[in-house]
Amino acid sequence: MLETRDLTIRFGGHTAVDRVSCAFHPGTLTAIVGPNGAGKTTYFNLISGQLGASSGQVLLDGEDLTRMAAPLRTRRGLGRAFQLTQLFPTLSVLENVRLAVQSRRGEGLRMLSVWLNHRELLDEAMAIVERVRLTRRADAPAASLPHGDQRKLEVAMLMALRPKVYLFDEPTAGMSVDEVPVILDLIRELKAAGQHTILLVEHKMDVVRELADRIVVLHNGQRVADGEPATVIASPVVQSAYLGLAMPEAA
Ligand SMILES: Nc1ncnc2c1ncn2[C@@H]1O[C@H](COP(=O)(O)OP(=O)(O)OP(=O)(O)O)[C@@H](O)[C@H]1O
Repeated sequence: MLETRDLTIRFGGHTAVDRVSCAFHPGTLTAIVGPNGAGKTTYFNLISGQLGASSGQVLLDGEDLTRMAAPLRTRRGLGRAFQLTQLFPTLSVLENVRLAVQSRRGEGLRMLSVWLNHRELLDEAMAIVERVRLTRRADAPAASLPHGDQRKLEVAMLMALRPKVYLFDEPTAGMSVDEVPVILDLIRELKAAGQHTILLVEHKMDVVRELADRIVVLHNGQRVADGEPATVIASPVVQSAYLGLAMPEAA
């Protein structure tokens, strides 16, 4: 179980995440929604360790990760989608995924282990590349991929780490309409597997409605609503103050 307790970060005088306490259970998908600037991405950054909390705690299965650096949190099972800047742009899709598999196995980037286990690592990487439907692009340099395929590669690398917790921050942003279903299918598959805790920041309310078991609404860094999707979406406070104004895609 992932838990945040009174998690808070202040930037100067501004409290971007304000005493957010939430528990997230394996097998569930929680959508984090709220207007622009509500603190959603900052909340993710605090969970994954990209930002250090001003106060409060992040716990995974009871272990306090609050003071742990991001790479260690990744090792503990907190999976944040890679950004393109973390990929090797000139290496192929397959090689990038292979390196993520290798880092999970704790073999680092040592050349000896690269050669010893090369075949096995490549096979696992290829299976993931196939799952994200990038087979035809397996040999293409990461930097050459169109935007939608880059997002798929980010998900592939995340899957290669086999995290307990998946943090998806607008995974379909900037994707064309025909590319969106692939990413959503992948998230659906992860959810159906039943053992992962999935958090999703998403502006598209139709996606949220379909995928989420629960919605947490942030506003001004605070958790202002939390519950089963139909109830949260229908609540007058969310309709008028948050979703209606801030989420033009809301149906
Ligand atoms: N490193 C930083 N330094 C100063 N202020 C920051 C920093 N990161 C975030 N903020 C501020 O914290 C607030 C929350 O930002 P955040 O990006 O988390 O919002 P969000 O809900 O993800 O918004 P969006 O939907 O637009 O992505 C904003 O007011 C933002 O300007």
